[in-house]
Amino acid sequence: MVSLASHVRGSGGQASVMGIGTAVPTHVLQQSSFAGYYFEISNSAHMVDLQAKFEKICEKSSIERRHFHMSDEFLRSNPSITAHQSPSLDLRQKLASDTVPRLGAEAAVGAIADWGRQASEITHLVFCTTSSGCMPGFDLKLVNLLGLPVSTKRYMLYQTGCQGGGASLRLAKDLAENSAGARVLVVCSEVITMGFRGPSASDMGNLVGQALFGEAAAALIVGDGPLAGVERPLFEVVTASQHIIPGTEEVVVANIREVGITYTLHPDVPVHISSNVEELVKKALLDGGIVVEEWNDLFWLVHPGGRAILDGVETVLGLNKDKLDASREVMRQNGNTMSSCVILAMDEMRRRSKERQLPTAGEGLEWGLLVAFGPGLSVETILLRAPPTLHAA
Ligand SMILES: CCCCCCCCCCCCCCCCCC(=O)SCCNC(=O)CCNC(=O)[C@H](O)C(C)(C)COP(=O)(O)OP(=O)(O)OC[C@H]1O[C@@H](n2cnc3c(N)ncnc32)[C@H](O)[C@@H]1OP(=O)(O)O
Repeated sequence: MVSLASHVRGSGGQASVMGIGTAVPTHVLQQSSFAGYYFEISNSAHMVDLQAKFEKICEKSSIERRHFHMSDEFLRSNPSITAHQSPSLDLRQKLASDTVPRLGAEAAVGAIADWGRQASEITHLVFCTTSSGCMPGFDLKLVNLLGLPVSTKRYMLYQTGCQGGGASLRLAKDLAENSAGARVLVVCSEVITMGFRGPSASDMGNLVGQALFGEAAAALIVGDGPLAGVERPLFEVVTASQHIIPGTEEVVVANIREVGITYTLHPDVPVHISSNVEELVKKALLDGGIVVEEWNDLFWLVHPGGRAILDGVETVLGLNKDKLDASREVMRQNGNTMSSCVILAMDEMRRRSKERQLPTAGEGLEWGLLVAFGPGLSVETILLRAPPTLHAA
């Protein structure tokens, strides 16, 4: 059972998600054959033992397919991208500058259509990516691609990693609730061009990343006070908080180097997350004035950082096997797409709830939590309320 403390507003008067859009590149790679493909395209087929180990990691990932921009032809003709460490930043940056805003624009068009109003009515833009670091930023490119007003108030979030979806929603909530009539477009767009590289036996973190990361963009429209008959709140954003897990600064580290983005993923990442998640979600509920008897009374949108992370969260919270279905399905179909991943999960949950004619976009439940994490380790915890949906009436 879920109950409310007396100070909780419950519905209305706070930012809500009013539209969601997603986009993936057309080039699809199946995880079952990815190990062979990856070692062959990086001229590493002679590393037989390492390939066998990579095959095992791919198998254990629970990923079925991932989407990529870079074609076989491109990779074969650009050995600086497929080498383990070769100066290649210019080329990687050029690719990202083209693909990140275009993919983001595709997702944004979907979110605007889902919202049902005009692009010209957007007042604020939050653009989030870990896949670049240019000026002017992709926020400006997106304004041009979508024909948004030149007065759009823009915010660029670079290098937030996988918690970026949560961080963007937190910022959008603040903007929407503190600027009358604001309609905030959030775009999280990620490609792997900065981090794709060949294998090395001395860099297992890289190998794990090559098995997990994928490309996708996701977009949201966030606003306060939905226009009756025009806008539908899918998820109200009740509270949004960020925390650092002490002592974990070194476990996920990514740096922009001449060879692109290099990164370290410590094997203990899943343990750090599962041993801290309960305390963090308890705090989020306390802040929101929500009292929950059972974690299964909530809907859950957990960043699909890796299978072991989802398993750990599920176990420590005692969640039923179907509770993380939306996150697991997104991971199966896309891998870990960094900042966009948890928004893909939100869209997947909404899609499933609609298909099953459930009374809310949150699997028929009213209250839920979005949890996203990334370097820091930083954890974004967002309390959501899913109001009754029209199709259920
Ligand atoms: C085409 C692709 C291109 C990709 C390009 C990517 C570009 C990205 C560029 C930007 C990067 C920015 C990064 C920032 C992102 C931060 C946010 C995140 O979500 S951060 C991401 C958060 N996600 C995570 O941190 C991943 C969480 N981990 C998992 O989900 C699972 O561990 C698993 C699926 C990877 C393997 O399943 P599991 O059941 O554990 O399987 P087993 O127990 O059987 O182990 C198999 C073997 O793997 C070993 N090994 C495992 N992990 C590591 C490691 N980290 N280290 C070293 N080794 C590791 C293990 O020791 C064993 O070896 P051995 O004993 O045989 O010798």
